[in-house]
Amino acid sequence: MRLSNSESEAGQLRRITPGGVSSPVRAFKPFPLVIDSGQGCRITDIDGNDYVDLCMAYGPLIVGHSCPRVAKAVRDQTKKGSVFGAPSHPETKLLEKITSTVPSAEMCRMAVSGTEATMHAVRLARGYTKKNGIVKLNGGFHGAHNTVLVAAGSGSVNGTPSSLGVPEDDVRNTYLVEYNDAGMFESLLDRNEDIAGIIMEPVMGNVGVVTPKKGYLAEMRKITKEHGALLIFDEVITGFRLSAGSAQGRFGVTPDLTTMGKIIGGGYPAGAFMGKREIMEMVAPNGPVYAAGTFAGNPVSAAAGLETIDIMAEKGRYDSLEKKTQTLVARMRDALEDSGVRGCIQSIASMFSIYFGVDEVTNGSDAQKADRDMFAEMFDYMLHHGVYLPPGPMEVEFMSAAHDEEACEKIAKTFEGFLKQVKK
Ligand SMILES: Cc1ncc(COP(=O)(O)O)c(C=O)c1O
Ligand SMILES: NCC(=O)CCC(=O)O
Repeated sequence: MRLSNSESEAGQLRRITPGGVSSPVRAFKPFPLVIDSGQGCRITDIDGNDYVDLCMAYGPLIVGHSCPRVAKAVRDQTKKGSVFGAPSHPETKLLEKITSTVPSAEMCRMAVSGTEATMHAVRLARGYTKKNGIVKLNGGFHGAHNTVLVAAGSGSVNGTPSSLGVPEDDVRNTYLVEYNDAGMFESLLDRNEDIAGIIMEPVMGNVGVVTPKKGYLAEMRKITKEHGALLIFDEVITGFRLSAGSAQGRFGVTPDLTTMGKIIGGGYPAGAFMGKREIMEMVAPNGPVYAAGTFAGNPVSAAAGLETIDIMAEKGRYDSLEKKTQTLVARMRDALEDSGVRGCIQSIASMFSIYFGVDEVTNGSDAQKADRDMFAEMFDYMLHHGVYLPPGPMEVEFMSAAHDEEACEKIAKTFEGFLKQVKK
């Protein structure tokens, strides 16, 4: 496999941008590939190598790269203009779609990224409750803003910043609890009356895929209600992925606020926060909680997001995507078991993740025990055999409506090939 063009461009990039990437998760050794194009479930690098893609840009591309219908919606909108600094028709239609589909969304406000959405939602929760404390999950990721950039650590203790430049004061009111442990959360609320709410991914997606134990989400709903704290579901990954009604629709648990990004922009930058009318009415200009942005509600992103959501709303789309994913995952699990290599594959709907060295991951602490070196070896093997995974072991493998049988066969065969050559 010739990679000389990527190698040389990656070198150029390293000189002009930190690590040669626009986001740290994209860096890997010896150098990241520079991508030229994507079509359906495949991407091509600038040396002309093709890969079956399981990164899928970390989630937005549920209908695949360069989906013709999404591309047309974008072209049609760009002919009319790219941004107006005023309401536009695509934005109205996307807001209508979200508020009529997502159970918690009585009202919704657009933003530009998932990071922005969670930043606004946290501020809104604090503004509405007039309390300061925000609880997050150990291993939960909500983007790169101060309140939520807190190191994963055991115990529901005050967090310490996981990045230089985050003042201690900014995370003094951020608390950590473990996923799938409602008792830990409840005891924190019993001890502390200054908790505005919890922001949590209903299915964890930044420590690999970790699903809720039976009754856990309903329990979190009950506890928050009893203590006057808000339940915020960060559905940046799971929004319009787990079902048309997102994770909350799938599990039948309605939070007070929800954040989204990724799929609602159909591959273009977008974010949104939404929730109960009474809370959302606190947002400026109606109320005293500020949220704004030049590109918020961008009409091109809105047109792409709307088309993507419309495609997935067609009968059978979610079911067939899930079936395809689960068939692949079952085959990969069998291969893992037959190989004698210790590990597990966790999955829901069209998301999965592969852990080595552990048998089950139920929370952020478990995920830390997984074998990262083995994952790196697998990543390298898959890449050199034409399957592109997200480089990090804590990310999600994403399937899309565009993944065809040939692609699934290639993924499974390559994984089996990797397992065969692992030295035991
Ligand atoms: C659950 C979750 N929330 C928030 C974010 C931040 O979104 P964005 O990267 O669009 O800012 C991400 C991903 O990056 C995410 O996975
Ligand atoms: N789970 C982490 C992300 O989705 C981040 C993607 C990026 O920064 O490219």
